[in-house]
Amino acid sequence: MARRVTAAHHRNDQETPVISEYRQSDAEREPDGSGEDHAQDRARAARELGDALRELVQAAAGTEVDAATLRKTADQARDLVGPLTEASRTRHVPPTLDEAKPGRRMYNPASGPGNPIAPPMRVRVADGVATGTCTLGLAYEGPHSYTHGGISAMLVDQILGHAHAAQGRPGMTVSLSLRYRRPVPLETPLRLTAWVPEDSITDRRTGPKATITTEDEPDRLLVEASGIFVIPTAEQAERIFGDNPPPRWSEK
Ligand SMILES: CCCCCCCC(=O)SCCNC(=O)CCNC(=O)[C@H](O)C(C)(C)COP(=O)(O)OP(=O)(O)OC[C@H]1O[C@@H](n2cnc3c(N)ncnc32)[C@H](O)[C@@H]1OP(=O)(O)O
Repeated sequence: MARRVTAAHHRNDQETPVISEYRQSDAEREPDGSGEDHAQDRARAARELGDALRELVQAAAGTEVDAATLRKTADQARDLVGPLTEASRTRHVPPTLDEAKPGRRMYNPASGPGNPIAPPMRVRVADGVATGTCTLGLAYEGPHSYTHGGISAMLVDQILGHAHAAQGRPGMTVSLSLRYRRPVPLETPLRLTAWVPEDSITDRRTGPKATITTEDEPDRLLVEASGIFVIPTAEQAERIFGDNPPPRWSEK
């Protein structure tokens, strides 16, 4: 019998105490501090759309309806595209929502609440330790009822990146290694933890480590990972990103 999956499984909307990425920025506040200006409202709307599309994606990955219903829904989904593309950006232009708030990545595929393919993982950083929480639905399935290994790798890459960034400046992954010890269950609250060993830090490079466990059994390791993150030089950033490299990497 088909399993019914509800949206509640996939919305990671539990409140977490320290999430620096999506707090309202000065740039989004009204001069009088009321904070209900256009950019803030648009950010909230982007999150609402992300949530709604996540619900749709999860329903699509779990549905057992007949072909006629699938086709009708496909037509309806196509109709949704037009209005969104009336104003859109190219790959070389950052989202205006991110520009309104430095450090925000609204459409990050691992943690961006506006991106329907993101679980999204909620990230907190405290004392150099990055902690990510999320619950993955059927859209992330690899082996039956467990998470696809590539999804674990994406989430680990992101959380390692936060641990690296906590040392000073964000970097880029140059190496990523995972040991899949046990399968990562779907529809189960997960915890990712990442930190940077002192002896792995140089001027431009760190070698952070990470684990994935369930929230309920934080001592039972499902995945162990390590990475190497490098802060690109200004020249490398220019080569990669062109005339307008991200400010964090443009310092000569
Ligand atoms: C908070 C936000 C979190 C975000 C997390 C998500 C991060 C990502 O997904 S990034 C996307 C994936 N990564 C990429 O696309 C990067 C592609 N790689 C590159 O463009 C280049 O490798 C680049 C520019 C980063 C570095 O240039 P490259 O010429 O390779 O390195 P180079 O400048 O010579 O070396 C830098 C340091 O790293 C070391 N290093 C480079 N590669 C490796 C490696 N594979 N293993 C070990 N050390 C390495 C070098 O030895 C050197 O160390 P040191 O400074 O101590 O001598």
